[in-house]
Amino acid sequence: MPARRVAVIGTGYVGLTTGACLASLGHSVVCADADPHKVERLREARVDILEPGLQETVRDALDAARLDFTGDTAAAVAEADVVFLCLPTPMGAGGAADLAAVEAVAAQIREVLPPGCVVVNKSTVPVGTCERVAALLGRDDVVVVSNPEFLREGRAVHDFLHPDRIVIGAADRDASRRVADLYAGLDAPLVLTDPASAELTKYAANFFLAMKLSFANNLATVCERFGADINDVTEGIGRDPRVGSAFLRPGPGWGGSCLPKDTHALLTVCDLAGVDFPLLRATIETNVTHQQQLVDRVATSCGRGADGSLHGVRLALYGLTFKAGTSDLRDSPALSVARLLRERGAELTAYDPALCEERPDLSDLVDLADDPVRAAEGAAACLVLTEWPELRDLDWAAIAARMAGREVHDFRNLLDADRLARAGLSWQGIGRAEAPTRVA
Ligand SMILES: NC(=O)C1=CN([C@@H]2O[C@H](COP(=O)(O)OP(=O)(O)OC[C@H]3O[C@@H](n4cnc5c(N)ncnc54)[C@H](O)[C@@H]3O)[C@@H](O)[C@H]2O)C=CC1
Ligand SMILES: O=C(O)[C@H]1O[C@H](OP(=O)(O)OP(=O)(O)OC[C@H]2O[C@@H](n3ccc(=O)[nH]c3=O)[C@H](O)[C@@H]2O)[C@H](O)[C@@H](O)[C@@H]1O
Repeated sequence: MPARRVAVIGTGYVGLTTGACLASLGHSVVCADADPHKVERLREARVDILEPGLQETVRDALDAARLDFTGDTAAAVAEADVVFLCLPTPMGAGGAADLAAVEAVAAQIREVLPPGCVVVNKSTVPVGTCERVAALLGRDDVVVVSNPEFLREGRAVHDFLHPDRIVIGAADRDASRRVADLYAGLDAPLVLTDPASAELTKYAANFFLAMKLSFANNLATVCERFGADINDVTEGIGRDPRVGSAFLRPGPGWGGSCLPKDTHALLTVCDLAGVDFPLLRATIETNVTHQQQLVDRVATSCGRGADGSLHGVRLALYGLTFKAGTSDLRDSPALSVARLLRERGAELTAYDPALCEERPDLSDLVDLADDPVRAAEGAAACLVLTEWPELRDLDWAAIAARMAGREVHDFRNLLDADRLARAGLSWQGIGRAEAPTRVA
């Protein structure tokens, strides 16, 4: 496989991982970003996101002179054989994907792309975006290819280097082969297709994952009603390979920087195209109602009055990031639950192991504590919202001593109920009725 000169535009979770990993595969990579502070830090191998192995991969590639960073996008692409677009596509007006960054960069590089260069879009974008970018570039000698990314945050380097599949959508066989060759060092099945199918594959994948989670969260409620145990039920169904056991853990709703925005974006384009997709709509709505039901449960157990008010009730939240293993708070379900609790008047103190150093400003929502025991001061109940393993081993006796109430609502089924009982606390999980009641 010949080493290629690669430019990567955007050095976030996807771009930085792509750039550093492609360099580790032997390519010569220049990464560009619009944030000069980030570029400066990356040049010194300082990675500000929590991603196992990423800092080391960046440092090794910098030391081997196979990776460089610049704030100048035009300069980055000027000598490239292949240009990757790894730009944000956040939720825009009405739920559609906001393509402003992708379009801005296309306009910025159109004059400077070398002849015969391949532009690869890795951002998650609606069907037709490859064509749109090609039109903006207005270059007959440049092919635009779709190569969606499927990595998970907290496992970005691992997922990039050990992908389940690599999807490449191109109208041109030669361009498709050139992109596939970049990954020749990886042992992964290739799905070679057209751009529209590749673009849709990414949305379909995230929708399917979200659908599984909404199913699991709904099923947890059904389990509670009928005295069944969600863990046993999901194990029972998950062992059928047609179902699969992954992505069936119930929680406080699903979130993160992509599942919410991508399901909304797909729904929006379907609506615009006049395609009804009730399953997709139900998947999104289930996530909202599930969180409201969890908040109702807290209000029933420690609220004041029949209206579900939590005015003056202090609650301790454990975990704020959208899942364990990341410091990312974007669209975190923990924050959505916190907002619903605040709307009911609750006073919230939160502890999250990933936020003790970063200390983001969340002052309009929660008081951030860097000590898990202090977070429990005067709390009527504790809520576990992120599945950080270290929460299991907190000093629950010390936490109990600070609390005003006794209840722990474990919305991740993380903690050991016996251990909490020994600390004098009452554990309530999700999808696991404490006192099973069988229907006749
Ligand atoms: N975060 C994830 O786990 C995954 C994200 N994706 C998709 O990949 C795309 C990128 O996502 P992330 O890496 O999470 O985004 P991010 O927000 O972490 O990073 C985006 C980067 O692009 C830079 N940027 C923005 N506008 C720019 C411009 N005009 N010129 C140069 N740089 C610019 C920003 O400064 C930032 O460093 C999105 O479409 C997302 O849906 C796909 C798979 C996984
Ligand atoms: O397009 C993207 O950005 C990425 O989105 C997700 O990855 P990520 O956002 O890192 O998060 P996940 O690990 O998928 O978790 C999403 C949410 O589901 C929740 N979850 C996950 C699994 C589970 O069993 N139960 C559960 O509640 C998590 O806590 C989290 O809130 C997908 O898993 C990736 O394949 C995809 O590339």
